[in-house]
Amino acid sequence: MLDRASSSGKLSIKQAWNRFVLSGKIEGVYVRDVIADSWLRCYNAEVNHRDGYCQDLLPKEKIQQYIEEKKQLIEIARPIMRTLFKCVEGSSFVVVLANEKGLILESMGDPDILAMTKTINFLPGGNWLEECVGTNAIGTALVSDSPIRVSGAEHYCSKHHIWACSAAPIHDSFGNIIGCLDMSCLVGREHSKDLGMVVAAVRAIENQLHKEETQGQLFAAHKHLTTVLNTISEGIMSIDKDFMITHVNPALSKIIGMLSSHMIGKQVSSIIGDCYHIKRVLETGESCLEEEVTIDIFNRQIHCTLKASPIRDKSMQVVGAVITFREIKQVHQIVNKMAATQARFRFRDIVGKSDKIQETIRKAKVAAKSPSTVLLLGESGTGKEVFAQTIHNSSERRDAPFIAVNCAAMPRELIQSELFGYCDGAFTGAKRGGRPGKFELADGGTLLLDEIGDMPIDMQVNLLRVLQEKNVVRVGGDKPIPIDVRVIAATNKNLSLEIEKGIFRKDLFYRLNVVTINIPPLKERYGDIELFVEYFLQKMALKLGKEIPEVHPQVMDILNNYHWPGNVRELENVLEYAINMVEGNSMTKECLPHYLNKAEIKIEKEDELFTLAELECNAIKKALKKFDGNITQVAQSLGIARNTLYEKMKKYKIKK
Ligand SMILES: Nc1ncnc2c1ncn2[C@@H]1O[C@H](COP(=O)(O)OP(=O)(O)OP(=O)(O)O)[C@@H](O)[C@H]1O
Repeated sequence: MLDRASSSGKLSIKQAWNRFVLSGKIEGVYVRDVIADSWLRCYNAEVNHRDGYCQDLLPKEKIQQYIEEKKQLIEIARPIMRTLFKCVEGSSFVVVLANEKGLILESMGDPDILAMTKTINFLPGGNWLEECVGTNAIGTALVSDSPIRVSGAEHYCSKHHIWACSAAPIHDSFGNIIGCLDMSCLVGREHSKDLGMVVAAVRAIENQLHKEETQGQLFAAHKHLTTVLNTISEGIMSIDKDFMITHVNPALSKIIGMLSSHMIGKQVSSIIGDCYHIKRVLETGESCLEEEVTIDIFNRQIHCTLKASPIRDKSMQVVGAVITFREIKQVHQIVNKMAATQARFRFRDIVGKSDKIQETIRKAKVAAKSPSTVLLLGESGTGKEVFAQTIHNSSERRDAPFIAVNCAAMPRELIQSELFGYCDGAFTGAKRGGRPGKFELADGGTLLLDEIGDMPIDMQVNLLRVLQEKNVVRVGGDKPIPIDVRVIAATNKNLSLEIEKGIFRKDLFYRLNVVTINIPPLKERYGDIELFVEYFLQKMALKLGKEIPEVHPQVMDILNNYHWPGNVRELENVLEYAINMVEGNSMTKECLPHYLNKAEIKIEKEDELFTLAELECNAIKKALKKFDGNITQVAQSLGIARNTLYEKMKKYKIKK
């Protein structure tokens, strides 16, 4: 159907156009404001109204780049343009898609009209901005940002007066113009619904774009969330309102030991048993903040903390829950990190080159590779804890906790709860919810029971039970909690003697005494004192911000001849004292604590008379030191047989 109103206004518009291009003035009521504004823009831009037409047609290879930029828009628009064209097919119409810069990217139409579009470059590559081709549906729709019909003499350039065009801009979800859709025909063939059809097609394009964008965002959000869920170390499960499992992350599969595909779709109770906390969340909609639970799965107990939060729909109805599980082992690793119980030492950190310490290191290396219990024997300050840490750090348990407990330092009445933990309400003053003991905290790792010889005899039987049965029962509880802990016990006591005295249980001794490592006292480590002096002075100078001092030979003599009852710890303290006393850059014997200087007097007084026995004893000691405990060399240098040397060493109680 023809639009009679517009066709009857054509003459007037033509007259108005004629006058405008001559005078630049709008005359005549038939010129719509939007057209008048456009004419003025074109007039001011000196667009050629008589011969002007689209001249800058982009070559094919250049258009491709713009087509690529608008790939998504074109893909969405193409089927909609086709539908639009189907409605007018055979009526000499062309449907055109342009970008926001007026550049035509795609066109489809009846062959006769397509041939005509070629004469004015109304085809892909043509630029239909107002400043190039004057007032036209595409260019003017883009400037006015609204749908528009431009017909006949409303076009600024006379070459386009035979055309009737309808166009509408296309927007993204932020309201930015991203393109323009146009439907054109020759004047007289247009339809009153043309513009409405174009606008409807543009809405369809915009909706589809928005849908794809939302889908893209949803997909990205889903991917993001899945990545987070898959990498998180906590076990996470979601359930629907009927307690059916809908999602399980890999960490939970690992904790439970079951593939997620075996859990999804099942009732949560069939996997982890009845759980009061989960039921409560679905029933009341209240979150469960943190509860310790034990899950029984295939005769295996998994001890973990559980948190659960409701999932609500738009109307705030509870439609499911998200439940997170964290194994107590993991909780404790964090607790341990916070408590800074970290094993620092490694074999490379152990100072000492003497045969004795090297032999100890060799044994410790073997122990590190085995899972057995280790008993470390040695005087106070010899480095038992150092070796315990080193063994842990070189074992397969190095990434799990290292917990050290000093059995002598713990109040007798607390030992049980410290080691094995306690349940809620186990005794007055007990923490709400109970507390895990050191065995649980060390689960997966190593527990050093230092000063084991000082453990009260009545506690020893409980310890033995835990070591044998590999589970602990918290004080006030009755459920055994499985533990996987490697125990290293240490003592400076002679346990055989303690057994004889009835202070230490023989059975516990045998249980602990699987791999025994003796750590030699410092006075027997020939040649190590120099190394320790160098090591500690370097460490302390750094700590105190001082220069490393030169050590006077007299100082070394004193240190080498002292008997070091406090072993490495005592030497460390002596050196710390001495470095503080240093004035200038030399550590003289005056810097040493007074009691060491007194010991030195005994060595130095040459005019003092010694008994023959004392002289003999001193000579053996000196030779042992000189030859690093090598009996053959010592015997040779003293001119006695090896057997005689042994006898004399026994007599004077000299150790190698
Ligand atoms: N071989 C070593 N290399 C470096 N430092 C050491 C070595 N042996 C001991 N130490 C240091 O000596 C001090 C005492 O060591 P440690 O606490 O391990 O001794 P211990 O035998 O466990 O003592 P105690 O019996 O009193 O518990 C620590 O400061 C430690 O760092």
